[in-house]
Amino acid sequence: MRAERGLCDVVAQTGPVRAMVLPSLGTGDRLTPCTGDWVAVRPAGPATSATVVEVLERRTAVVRSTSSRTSHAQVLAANVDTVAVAVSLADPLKLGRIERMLALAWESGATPVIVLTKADRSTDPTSAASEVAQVTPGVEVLVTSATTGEGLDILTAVLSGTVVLLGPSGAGKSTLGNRLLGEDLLTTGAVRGSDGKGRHTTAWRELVPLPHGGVLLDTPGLRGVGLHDADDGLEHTFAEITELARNCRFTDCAHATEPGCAVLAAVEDGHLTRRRLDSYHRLQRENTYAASRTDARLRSELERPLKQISRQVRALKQSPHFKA
Ligand SMILES: Nc1nc2c(ncn2[C@@H]2O[C@H](COP(=O)(O)OP(=O)(O)OP(=O)(O)O)[C@@H](O)[C@H]2O)c(=O)[nH]1
Ligand SMILES: [Zn+2]
Repeated sequence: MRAERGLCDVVAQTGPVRAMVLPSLGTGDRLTPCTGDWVAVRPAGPATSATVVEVLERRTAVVRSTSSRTSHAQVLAANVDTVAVAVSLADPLKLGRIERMLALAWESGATPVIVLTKADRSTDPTSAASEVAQVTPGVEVLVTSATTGEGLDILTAVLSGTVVLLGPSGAGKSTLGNRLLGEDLLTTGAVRGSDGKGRHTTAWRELVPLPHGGVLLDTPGLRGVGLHDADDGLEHTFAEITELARNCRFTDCAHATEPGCAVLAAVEDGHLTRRRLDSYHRLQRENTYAASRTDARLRSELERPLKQISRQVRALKQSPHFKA
């Protein structure tokens, strides 16, 4: 239900359990339990305490790239079914940010849905929704307001299984979550008057059961979401570009200057906006860069053992038993 610095709140068949994570589990992203994980625990002393001995394989995982040196990928949530991307209508729409969040959401393997919040603060929520829908092909876009209750019934109907709310601080995730829960379980905070930014009031990620079934995971506002190994996510996010690219002359067309590029042709004839293609290129570049960084890290981690092996092979070849 919650994982934090080596301690997890786990629900076992016997009830809630506080579980320590074995240091021997290691620190890799797959080895460190996160909220939503299924774990194997071993009882330790009193009935309510245990030790996490294993993190089971994840069905889906919301992963973002971080700039920290120790871990390049951070799992924000595991085994979620629906990723609800919260976008506030109180602020001007940032389409690039929505596309970025959506790539992350698709890449997780879960079903994304766009939840436009604070409709009461927008003069024209309907046209905002259609503007967003144009850059989110295949994704449901819902207009909601926690204040007036608009759209909450549809939202409840759309959300299923384990739901994670993702979005920047102040987007209204916790407020919306509380409406869905029917009580104020999640901490909310007023946005700063000076710049309209949120204050990062949600500190941890915790699963809370929803009254109509399923569980909700409120996440702290994301300051930055870097893409990590998100090829699939980008393909889905830019579905119409993926589709157009099938008709490019070259199969490895980068849609930059190539002759016979169907994507560039679509920009020329107005079927695709330049902004959309630019955004696609920007996110692709970032994704490739993140992937090459991961490659470099893997290479440097493998270097030492590989050198050791080749030293041993050399020694072995020199040994008198080698020919025999
Ligand atoms: N007018 C209006 N304000 C809202 C609505 N939903 C949330 N707010 C306000 O927006 C502010 C931020 O809401 P939160 O729910 O704390 O935002 P959050 O996304 O959870 O923020 P973090 O926990 O920091 O990530 C609060 O002052 C809320 O009262 C809404 O539907 N309409
Ligand atoms: Zn092309």
